[in-house]
Amino acid sequence: MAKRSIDQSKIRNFSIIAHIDHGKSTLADRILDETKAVSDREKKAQFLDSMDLERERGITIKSQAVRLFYTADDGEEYLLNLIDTPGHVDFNYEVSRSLACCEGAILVVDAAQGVEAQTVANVYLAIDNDLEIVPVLNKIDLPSADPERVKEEIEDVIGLDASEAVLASAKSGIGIKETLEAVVQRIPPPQGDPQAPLRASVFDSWFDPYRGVINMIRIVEGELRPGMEIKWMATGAKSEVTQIGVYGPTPIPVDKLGPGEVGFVIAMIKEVDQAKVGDTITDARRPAAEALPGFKDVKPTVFCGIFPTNSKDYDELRDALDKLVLNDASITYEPETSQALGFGFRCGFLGLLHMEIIQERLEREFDLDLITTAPSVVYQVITTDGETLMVENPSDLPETQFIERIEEPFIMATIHVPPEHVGPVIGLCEERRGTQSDLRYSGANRIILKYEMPMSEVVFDFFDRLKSVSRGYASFEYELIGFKKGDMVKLDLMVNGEPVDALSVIVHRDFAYNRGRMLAKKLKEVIPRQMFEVALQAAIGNRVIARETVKAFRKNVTAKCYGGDISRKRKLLEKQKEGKKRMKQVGNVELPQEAFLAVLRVDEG
Ligand SMILES: Nc1nc2c(ncn2[C@@H]2O[C@H](COP(=O)(O)OP(=O)(O)OP(=O)(O)O)[C@@H](O)[C@H]2O)c(=O)[nH]1
Repeated sequence: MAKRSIDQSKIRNFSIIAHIDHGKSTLADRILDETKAVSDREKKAQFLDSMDLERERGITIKSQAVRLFYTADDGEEYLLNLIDTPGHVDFNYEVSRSLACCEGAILVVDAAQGVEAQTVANVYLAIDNDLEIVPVLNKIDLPSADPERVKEEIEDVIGLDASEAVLASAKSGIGIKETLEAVVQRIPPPQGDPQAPLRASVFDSWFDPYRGVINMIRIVEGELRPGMEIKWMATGAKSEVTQIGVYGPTPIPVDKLGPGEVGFVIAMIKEVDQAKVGDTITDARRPAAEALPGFKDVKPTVFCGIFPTNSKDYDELRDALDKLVLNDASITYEPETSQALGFGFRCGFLGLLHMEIIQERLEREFDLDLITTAPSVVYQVITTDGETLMVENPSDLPETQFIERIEEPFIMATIHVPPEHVGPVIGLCEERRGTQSDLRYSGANRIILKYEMPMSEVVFDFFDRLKSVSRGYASFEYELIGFKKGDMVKLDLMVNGEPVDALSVIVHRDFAYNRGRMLAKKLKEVIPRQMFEVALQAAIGNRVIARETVKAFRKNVTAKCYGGDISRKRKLLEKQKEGKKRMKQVGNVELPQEAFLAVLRVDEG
């Protein structure tokens, strides 16, 4: 057990924020290398416990804090906690919780590409959390690097003083020591009274099958020791602490964590639900009067059906979901039965990206072949008997005659965009039923737009469209603002006269006709020709609004090949086989995965 006493004034807690590909991971690795001498010294203590935990944690081990020691030019040894943050709008709340555990952040900007949209929201989150920001211009080894221009951009777009930005190349190892010196000198040490009742903020949480729930925490005030009885203030759960420790980067048990320290706590509770991210841990015997600000119980906003391609895999899918939820308590799932797709689950996610990540993890880590249905938001349906239903699945929508009204979730979207791209972005927002509530300049190079928009319109490929109309320069974040009445209808799709429940979507009446036509057209493109003709119809209620036909005839893909190139032929056949895996027999027609997501692509014409 590590028993060093920690001088609070020598602690520095920080995150790295960056646009994707600007070099965050490379810089983090260099920082680990640079401080390695000390972690070697501690390795003996850490190794015994580390492996199991790391194996269990798998991919997510990255998303936590690493404790490092660094001897600075002033001759003092500093304790650095590098806290990782997810980088996407869906996880804003988690990013904010992680940043709330830091006093500073390194802002990595590619010195050739300059400031890009994606990081802006995160920088603002960091500024909201009063963090000291250390700009680092990375990739100065590139011939196209232009640090002076990028400094100006940082000042104009973000409004940060970049005169003392560190020039670095994480790849060539330039500027790493300077970055660490800047962290030590510019980022303030944590405040917090060690004598006060314990308050610790939980910023990550997962379930370890051998040890139970593990929380990553930052101590704000007071001290935490093994054997203490602790209480999670939002859920009221209580438990005795069995172990506390730090990651360096493998787990090292310690006998005490004091103000400003970051580490893990293991207590004897079995439910991740009782120890959620965002909660405050206090001393059960001497509780703090108030929890730390900002606890929010995050609720899923986007839902989709997930079905095994082969119905025999249902149990495996359930086990996989059980495991994933232990690690990510924000996912919800309930068994769902579809006439078309059989048994599966209706799953809820924080946003679209979150949904995509989980789908990918299910397929990659658990080796499952899945069919997923188009994402949907939750509608609040008031029935003619005055009942309120929360409808997460279009096929659960009651028949029209029983519906008094449908209310749909609205968001307030904030979009940052350079003036030259503002026109198309406004066009896109209005096309998606947005109402402008603000438009203002932030410096000469950036406009901030605020739009009230139906969430369902964001679910339909809004991110992709925003990216393309702004050439990648728009950044976007949103918050839910409540439900509003909408003129919504259910659009059904029929394949050879049979309605396919998993293809139903809820859309605004004004768009229903157009969406129905486009959807039938898209389906025609993605459904492979069969041995017989396939009729595709879109309908609202009993009224058919569009019809397309997939002609009979199976395509012979090898006909496209050059002469006798066998290896190329084989590749194509293998590709076709791969594609086949994600097919679902619906009635006597084989539908590919793309058919279920076709509604997301209707705007592409
Ligand atoms: N030339 C050059 N390339 C670099 C430098 N730092 C990182 N790269 C390269 O840039 C690419 C992205 O680097 P990452 O460290 O993965 O970037 P990231 O921001 O962590 O990206 P994500 O993990 O996708 O968010 C990689 O190909 C790196 O090798 C640098 O200083 N110079």
